[in-house]
Amino acid sequence: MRVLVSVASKHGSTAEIATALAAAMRHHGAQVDVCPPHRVDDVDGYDVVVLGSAVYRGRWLRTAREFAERYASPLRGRAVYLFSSGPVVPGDRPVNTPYDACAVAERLDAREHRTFPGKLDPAVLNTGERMVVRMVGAPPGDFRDWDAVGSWGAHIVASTTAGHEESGREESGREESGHEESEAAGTAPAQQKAGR
Ligand SMILES: Cc1cc2nc3c(=O)[nH]c(=O)nc-3n(C[C@H](O)[C@H](O)[C@H](O)COP(=O)(O)O)c2cc1C
Repeated sequence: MRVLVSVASKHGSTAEIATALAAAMRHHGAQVDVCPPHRVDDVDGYDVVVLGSAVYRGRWLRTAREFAERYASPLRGRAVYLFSSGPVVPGDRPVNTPYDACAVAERLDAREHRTFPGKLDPAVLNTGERMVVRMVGAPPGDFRDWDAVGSWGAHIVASTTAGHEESGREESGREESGHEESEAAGTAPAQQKAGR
C-alpha cells in the first residue's frame, strides 16, 4: 500500500508530526512518501493520502488548502485522511476550530479528520505572532501527543489494508464464479466519515 503524507507547517512542529505518522505507518507495512503540499506534483499511484495542516487564527495554511483544491478531482474515491494540528489550550473551542478542515473534508470526501495538539515555542515566533499568542493567553510548550499520532498511523493502515483485502476477495470470488460483474464490487468497508 502506497501512502502520501503531505503536511503544511510554518514553524516545523506539524512537519514533525508528519514524520512520526509516516514512521508509524511504515512500521505497519505501508510504503510512505512525505512531501509538503506545495511540492507535490502528482498523487497518482497513492492508495492513501493524508493531508494535514497547522492551524493559524482558526485556519489551515494556504498550501494545504490549495493542495485540496488542486487534487480534489483525482482524490475523489481515494482513501483520504485529514488532520489539523494546533490546539495548545484543551477545550478552547473557538480558537481551535479549523473551519477549513470541514470544507476540505467535504470536498475530498475524506474518511476522517483528526485534531492533534501542537507546540508553541515563543523563540521561533515573529513579533505579530507573539502578540496574538499573548492576547489569547496561549501557553508555551510542546503538547504534541506522539502516542495518539502513532495509533492513528496504525489505524489508517489497518483500515485501508482491510479495504484492499476485502476487494481482493471480491475479485477472486468473481473469477471463481465466472461472473464479470457483481453488485458486491461496489461494497466498501464501513468507514468513519470525517467529522463535519
Ligand atoms: C499566531 C498564532 C496563531 C495561532 N492560532 C491558532 C488557532 O487559531 N487554533 C489553534 O488550534 N492553534 C493555533 N495556534 C497554534 C499553532 O497551530 C501551533 O503552534 C502549531 O503547533 C504550529 O505548527 P507549526 O510549527 O507546524 O507551524 C496559533 C499559533 C500562533 C503562533
